[in-house]
Amino acid sequence: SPAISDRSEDAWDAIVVGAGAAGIIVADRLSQAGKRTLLLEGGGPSYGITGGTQRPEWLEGTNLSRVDVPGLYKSIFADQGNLTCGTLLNAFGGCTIGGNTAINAGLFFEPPASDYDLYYPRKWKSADMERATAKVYSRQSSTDNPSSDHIRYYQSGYDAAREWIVEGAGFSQVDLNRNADRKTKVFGRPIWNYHNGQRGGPVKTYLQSALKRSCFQLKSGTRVKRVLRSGDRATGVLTVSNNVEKTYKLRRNGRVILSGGALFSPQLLMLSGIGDPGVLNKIAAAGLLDDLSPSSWINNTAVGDKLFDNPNTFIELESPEITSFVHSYDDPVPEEAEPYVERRAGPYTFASQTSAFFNTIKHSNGDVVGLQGTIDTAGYNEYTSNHTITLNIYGTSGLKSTGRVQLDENFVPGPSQETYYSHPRDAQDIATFIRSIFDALPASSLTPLNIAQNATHAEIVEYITTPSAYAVGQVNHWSSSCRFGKCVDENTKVIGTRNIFVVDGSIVPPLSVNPQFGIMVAAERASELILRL
Ligand SMILES: Cc1cc2nc3c(=O)[nH]c(=O)nc-3n(C[C@H](O)[C@H](O)[C@H](O)COP(=O)(O)OP(=O)(O)OC[C@H]3O[C@@H](n4cnc5c(N)ncnc54)[C@H](O)[C@@H]3O)c2cc1C
Repeated sequence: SPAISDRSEDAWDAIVVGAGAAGIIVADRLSQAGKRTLLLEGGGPSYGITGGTQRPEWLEGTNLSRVDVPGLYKSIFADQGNLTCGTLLNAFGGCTIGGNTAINAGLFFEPPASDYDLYYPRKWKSADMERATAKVYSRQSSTDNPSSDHIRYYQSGYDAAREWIVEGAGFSQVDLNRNADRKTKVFGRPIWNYHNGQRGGPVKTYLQSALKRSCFQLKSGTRVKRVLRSGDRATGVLTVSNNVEKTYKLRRNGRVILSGGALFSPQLLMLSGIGDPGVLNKIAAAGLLDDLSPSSWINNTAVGDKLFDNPNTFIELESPEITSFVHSYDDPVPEEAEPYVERRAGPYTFASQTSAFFNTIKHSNGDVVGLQGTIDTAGYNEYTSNHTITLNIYGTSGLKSTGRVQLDENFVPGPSQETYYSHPRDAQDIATFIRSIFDALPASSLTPLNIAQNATHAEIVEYITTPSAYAVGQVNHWSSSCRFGKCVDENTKVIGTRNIFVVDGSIVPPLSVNPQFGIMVAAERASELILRL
């Protein structure tokens, strides 16, 4: 008989769906433990190392793709190439090897211990997470000074922000990861997961170790349509690749791990007959659950519920002392392109953030709400003089507004409207934060352009909750749509199933920091727990 060279004919101990921040790590750890592991990714090549070749002319002759160069981060918003999810998602996101880690800014902030102790269940408290955090640090390098010449470029916005936030508002200047537990009145340099002046992330680290193992296989360009199951047990997955459907089977004690991200994993559960019965009825009416009788649906309204994203506001600031900077995709000045190509030096080694700061608001009932500001080297939209910069203000942990993963008429997932500001306290808290830092503006040379410096608290609430180019946009820090206790159990197993797991942003509660670091730690922890089962 002919030799079977394609091991997809075999059965797998673990089928991991989605090669993003979490999926790559879980697949690496399970294959390291000797499990026959198949990692399925709907998207295609991204970084040069994955076969990605999309690049501007000035990178011709290198092995870099646009994904590798931190300074080309923002170009993704103007031209997505084939890196993003397009019509598969009602939001902006990376559908490519690396998922959103291949298109994000690479900001890499460790969550404070209090996030684990306040918002996670048993087995996930800060003491349980120390090992997982140490594992992430040992695999994934990070830096606050990425240029090989150790010069930080275009720092006039940093200097102005420091005058304002540290000298004016009294925040402490700290190394934000060495002091990860401090999230009240701290200011510091951005920290990225870059390595040697290039984009880092799990594709450059965990995926490379997995690829060396014979028990591991990555199949890109392969979308999972649904999990196949017999009752509460998954038996495999149905995929589509180049319009051809194919089944991948699990071994007897095998597991499916969904790591498609906080919008796609709930969608996939629903398309597999697991979720809110009202939604399952609609999917069935469209003929998409034909092989599952309603008696084998697993009704769970927590699938896709309590979706979170950071509500954000862009505040445009101007100062005669600032020189703005915008990276160019096609045509960087030779004095900035050459040092990058030759020795990974210059401003193309960073994605344009110059500082970040954090604060908290403590409510009388004990709730603690996290707030974050991140400052960029350029203005935005109507405010792009050579002297403007953008402050991006987020509400983070402890916010009360959440939405749902909503499927449209084509069953494409996206956020429901209540995701932002559906609870009035959130806007009050964020406005309080903005008002308090605005009080310190006179200490700096900065003038806000889109919100008046003397705006009242009520005016700020109105501004941040009224959709505009500067407010109520999607930050795409999706999380929390398959929460512990209701959607998955403490071992990340979907409640009501025997062997279907969710490990990605879906299980991570709203964090005090940008989500990638916390999602990677969650993947390390989930791998430990799954391997113990
Ligand atoms: C523009 C942008 C900038 C960001 N900047 C930062 C930042 O600087 N710092 C930070 O911490 N976070 C940032 N984030 C967020 C961060 O990247 C994400 O939170 C994180 O990558 C999510 O990880 P995940 O494992 O949940 O899924 P993802 O990284 O989203 O990966 C999911 C993968 O699964 C695949 N997939 C989904 N469904 C299927 C299916 N059915 N079949 C096959 N494959 C499937 C997708 O194609 C995708 O590749 C940013 C996000 C965006 C969009």
